Amino acid sequence: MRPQWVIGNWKMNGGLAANQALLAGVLDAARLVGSVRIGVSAPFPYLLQCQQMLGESSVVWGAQDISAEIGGAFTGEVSGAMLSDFDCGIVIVGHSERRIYHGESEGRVAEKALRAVENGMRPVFCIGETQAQHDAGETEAVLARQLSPLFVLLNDTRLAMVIVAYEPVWAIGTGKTPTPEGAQAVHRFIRTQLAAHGLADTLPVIYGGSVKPDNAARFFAQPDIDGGLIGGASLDAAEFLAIVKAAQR
Ligand SMILES: O=C[C@H](O)COP(=O)(O)O
Repeated sequence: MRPQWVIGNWKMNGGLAANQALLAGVLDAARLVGSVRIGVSAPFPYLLQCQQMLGESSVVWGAQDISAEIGGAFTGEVSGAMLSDFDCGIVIVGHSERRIYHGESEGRVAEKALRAVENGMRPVFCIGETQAQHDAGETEAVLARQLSPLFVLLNDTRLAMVIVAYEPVWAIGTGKTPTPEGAQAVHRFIRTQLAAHGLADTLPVIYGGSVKPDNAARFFAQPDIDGGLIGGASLDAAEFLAIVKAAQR
């Protein structure tokens, strides 16, 4: 059976004092629910705090973006080697908020995933369709297109490091979600895409988009959903703990 993952994406939220309390809650969750793999994706300035507070625990931490470049004159960028200096184990790439607000192309997102793997991190590779694409019945075509550069750039050994996060754009921060069965069908489709690389049964494929304590268990009960990428609810220690508990198998 594949392990369940619960990864908090703090987005551009937090502060040193607030994080202290939140990370203490994450540590409690890890102590209480040892079977679930817990991750925290924090803003860059707080990676040192994550390293200091989570370093002795089973929790993995990381950033929400990584440069596709290796180093040099790229103002504002943060390289994979820099993230490695803070022992990051994961990094989100291709979140729809990066794709939409920062114009990240499908190819660029795959390059970022490659940089993550080259630096020993697991890329949390986000894919998902917009509301319009969903309504037009284009979900599978969109997901296949978003995944395809990954299959070109990463060989099968490197692909095995990836965590795929299916996040329908229309479900992010909206309170709207697909039905658990609908999400399951999409995850099943994603696994068919992974099959050519021998990874259909092993790669974690997690769901994100308005996962809350009251709906998490229904998503996590689906056979092809291996946990969640949690936005808003990861900012509340009690809600995050409840979601981690829901992921227990
Ligand atoms: O990365 C997390 C997702 O964007 C989900 O965010 P949300 O749980 O606030 O809807």
